[in-house]
Parts: sequence; structure tokens; C-alpha cells
Amino acid sequence: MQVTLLCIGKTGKKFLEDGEQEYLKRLGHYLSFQMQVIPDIKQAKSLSETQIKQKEGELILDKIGVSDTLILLDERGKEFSSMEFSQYLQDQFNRGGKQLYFVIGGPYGFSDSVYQRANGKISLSQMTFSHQMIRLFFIEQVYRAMTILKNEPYHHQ
Ligand SMILES: C[S@@+](CC[C@H](N)C(=O)[O-])C[C@H]1O[C@@H](n2cnc3c(N)ncnc32)[C@H](O)[C@@H]1O
Repeated sequence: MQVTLLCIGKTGKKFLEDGEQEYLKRLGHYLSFQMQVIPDIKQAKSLSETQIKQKEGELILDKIGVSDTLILLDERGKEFSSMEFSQYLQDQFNRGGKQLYFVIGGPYGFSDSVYQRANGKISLSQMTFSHQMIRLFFIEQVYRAMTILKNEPYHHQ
């Protein structure tokens, strides 16, 4: 199964990019995982928050095929412990689809059309993180989950 993390706009901060690269490299040993960045549109035009969310939503949905699974990262989503999240990922793998997308919204979150298409919503906490920081936290959690599934010591060190 191909797992893709879709994000809006470049990370732009070296300390976060370095962390992303480190954990993407580690994850590559366990999983076919990629991060795809959808260009940030807000600098290009003067649009309202709702219009920005709608445009970003169209760009997100353009990437998702009818049989793909789309899971949103959303502070109002379901919360897991890291152990529970590893089982959640395993369950997704067991379903046997080809493409599993996790999506991080832009600075204003998701449009209604993205919420309507989504197959699920997961939260990393009830706190709100920046759309750039959450990438690193999520990639680390996927890496952690894979080491849990492989009975490796990372989670227990
Ligand atoms: C700055 S937040 C957007 C907040 C927006 N006001 C909302 O209500 O969704 C940008 C993106 O980061 C992600 N995000 C931020 N905090 C999160 C959390 N605690 N759990 C999961 N995703 C989170 C979500 O994908 C969100 O769309």
C-alpha cells in the first residue's frame, strides 16, 4: 500500500524540514510513504478564508481517486495513543486498498467538500498546531507506529 501525506504549502523552516527529512528517511525502511506538497495559493490572489479553503479543497480532491482512502488530520478527529494508532494503521493496511492519503489542511483548515469526501478524521491532540509543525509530528508518529508493529525498541526506549 502506498501511503501519502498531503500538505498545503512548503514547510519553509529549515529546523522542521530537517526533522521531516530525517523521519521520512527512517520510514522508508518500513513503508512506501511519501509527502506531497500542494502549492500554497494564498499569496497569489487576495481571496477570503472560505475561498482559500475551497481552492485548496479542490486541489486536495483532484489527487484522490474514487477507491482511495482519505483520512484528515483534524483537531476534532479521533484521538489515539501511539499503540492504538499503530493498530489503526495495521487495520488500514489489512483493508488492502492501493492508496491511503492522510491530509493536513492549510492555515484555515478544510473546506466542507473535503470533510464530506473524507473516510475519517484523526487528531494528534485537542490543541491546534501550525500546518507546518504538524507534518513533522505526524511523520514521527507513523514511524513510531511502524516500529511498534515490528516490535522494535524505539517506542519503549
Ligand atoms: C492551523 S490548523 C487549522 C485550524 C483551523 N482553524 C481548523 O479549525 O481546522 C492547520 C491544519 O493543521 C492540522 N492540525 C492542527 N492541529 C492538529 C491536531 N491537534 N490534530 C490533528 N491535526 C491538526 C489540521 O490538518 C489543520 O487543518
